[in-house]
Amino acid sequence: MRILLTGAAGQVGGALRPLLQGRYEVIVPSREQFDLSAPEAITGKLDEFEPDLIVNPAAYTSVDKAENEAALAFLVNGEAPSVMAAWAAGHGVPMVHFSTDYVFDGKSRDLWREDDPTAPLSVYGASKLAGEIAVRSAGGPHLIIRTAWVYAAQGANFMRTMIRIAKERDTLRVVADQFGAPTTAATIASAFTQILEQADSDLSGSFARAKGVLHLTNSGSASWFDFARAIIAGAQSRGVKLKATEVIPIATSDYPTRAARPANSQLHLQRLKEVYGIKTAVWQDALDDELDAYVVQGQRTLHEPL
Ligand SMILES: NC(=O)C1=CN([C@@H]2O[C@H](COP(=O)(O)OP(=O)(O)OC[C@H]3O[C@@H](n4cnc5c(N)ncnc54)[C@H](OP(=O)(O)O)[C@@H]3O)[C@@H](O)[C@H]2O)C=CC1
Ligand SMILES: Cc1cn([C@H]2C[C@H](O)[C@@H](COP(=O)(O)OP(=O)(O)O[C@H]3O[C@@H](C)C(=O)[C@@H](O)[C@H]3O)O2)c(=O)[nH]c1=O
Ligand SMILES: [Mg+2]
Repeated sequence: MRILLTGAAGQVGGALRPLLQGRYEVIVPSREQFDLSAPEAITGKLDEFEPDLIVNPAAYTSVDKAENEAALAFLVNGEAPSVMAAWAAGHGVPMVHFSTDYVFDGKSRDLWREDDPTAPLSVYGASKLAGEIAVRSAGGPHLIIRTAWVYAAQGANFMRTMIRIAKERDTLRVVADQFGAPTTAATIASAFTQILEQADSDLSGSFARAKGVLHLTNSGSASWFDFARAIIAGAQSRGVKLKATEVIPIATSDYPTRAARPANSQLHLQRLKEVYGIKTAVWQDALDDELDAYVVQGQRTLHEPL
């Protein structure tokens, strides 16, 4: 099987790449070779690559910046997936597309299920919803994987932001009234690889059993404040030198941002368990693994010859 993997320089793409490469033929075009902000070139590229499966974690992911760059966010997150999905459907090629908890408004206290009504609060969320709708309505075999609060030892993410700020400043103030599930890119990559292996050669059948949409996060729940506190404690206990050792809980209204975020974006994981038999690690355990990787990576960088 030949897989086209987009966004391989990102968190999820970067975690998927080595796992997929061990098992399949993987095409990983650079951003220049496969630019999602120029969707008109996509069809020709797909004709050239001739993938048997498209896996699309590439996205415009700057939530606040998107409020001022709506056209670009919709191009990358809505239009490009639409063109890919049309090609895929036309060729009977299955497509896996990644999406987000930010398609929900977060106003319910319950965990969000796959078929709950979407109502994004932000441009980013709306652009990701446009991508979901396009992939679904293209009519080919597809799986939309909604995840949330993704981080890794590398990349631009909340874990690394917290450690960086804690090295620079005396105090950290973090919102304690938005809830979700911090999720490592490694967890997503490992679960998705299991799904592919289980499907054997019948990806369409496998994706249909999930009705084309699947929630996939680490287990448990946290506020951003809970997550920040665990990051700081975990980093300190691993010997990372920090100036700020305490996290102060604040309200969303005390931390104004351009984009609004859901108050509760916890995703229900029942379908993942029932259809694929997968139970993900609780977020605290996944954080331990990622902090270990972060520290090892830091040591490697320190000892690298110039
Ligand atoms: N990060 C998060 O917290 C969450 C992410 N998601 C979704 O999961 C998926 C993976 O996210 P994640 O790995 O964290 O994202 P990243 O921001 O880490 O990576 C996104 C990737 O997309 C690439 N990309 C962006 N714009 C273009 C473009 N115009 N043409 C080609 N490639 C482009 C980036 O390239 P480059 O490296 O050159 O910038 C990067 O490789 C996305 O669909 C995202 O919406 C869902 C929930 C939470
Ligand atoms: C840096 C910082 C953020 N915050 C708040 C702002 C926000 O409400 C929350 C998270 O901040 P961030 O901007 O890092 O997170 P954000 O970019 O909103 O993260 C989202 O990214 C996209 C791509 C997704 O799909 C989502 O699932 C989610 O992971 O923490 C603080 O309270 N204090 C701080 O010092
Ligand atoms: Mg962000």
